[in-house]
Amino acid sequence: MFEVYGESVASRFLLGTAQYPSPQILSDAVKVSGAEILTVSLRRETAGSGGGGRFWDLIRELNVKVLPNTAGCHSVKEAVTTAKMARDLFGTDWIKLEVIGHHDSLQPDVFGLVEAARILSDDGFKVFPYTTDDIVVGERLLDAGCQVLMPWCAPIGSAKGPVNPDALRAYRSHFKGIPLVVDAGLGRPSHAAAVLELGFDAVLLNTAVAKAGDPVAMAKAFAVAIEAGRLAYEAQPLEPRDMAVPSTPVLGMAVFE
Ligand SMILES: CC(=O)[C@@H](O)[C@H](O)COP(=O)(O)O
Repeated sequence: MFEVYGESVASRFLLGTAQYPSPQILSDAVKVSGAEILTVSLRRETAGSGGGGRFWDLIRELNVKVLPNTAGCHSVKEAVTTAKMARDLFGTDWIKLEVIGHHDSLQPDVFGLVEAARILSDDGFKVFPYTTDDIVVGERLLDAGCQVLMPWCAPIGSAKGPVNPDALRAYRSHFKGIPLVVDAGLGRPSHAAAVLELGFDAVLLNTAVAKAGDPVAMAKAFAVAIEAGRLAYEAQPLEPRDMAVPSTPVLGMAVFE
């Protein structure tokens, strides 16, 4: 259970809804994942289009909280306009804010992101910013009104997993008490377990499940790994050390010469 914008969320697994082989597989994957929050792209689910309407019915039937996103937006203006349309279409003030700054890596434009986050927060939105692992940018996002931060661990869709675990560790340690969700770049359940073990509150992922050979089985595997990672974090794992430490005590044992 973690809290975000005053709401308690039981599942630490936030799931994206794009690229599944079929609506049925998406639906089954969501059910086994236990996810309570799904992110959906406004650009895909345009109001009034037949496909969008069916997709929206499916999401409604799943009885989950919708986190619309501004995927594909490359400017502040585009992101703000898309967020406002999403608020009308999905009837929520939650928005996953993406302002993409680089075509190849899909790296966020962190300057545009902070600007858009401020505009949207001032307008009453609850902003979930997709950002890098830069601590200063994170501070600026909090100043702009965000109450959650969503750093990437690798580029969207890359499936590389945490490419800079030290940066994520420092990020978690700096933002004590702030809900942190690792968003984008996770490829395997072990990656999700690793960031949960670091103390991140949740993960948001899409490609690793949707494009797996068996998306439903992979959704289940991530769900189990996320739970394991959180349990490990709460159990306070040992810190790695340079020197060997005998795990079998020798004190009081007979000495044979
Ligand atoms: C669905 C969504 O919001 C993605 O933009 C998100 O960042 C997930 O990234 P992956 O597809 O790498 O999991």
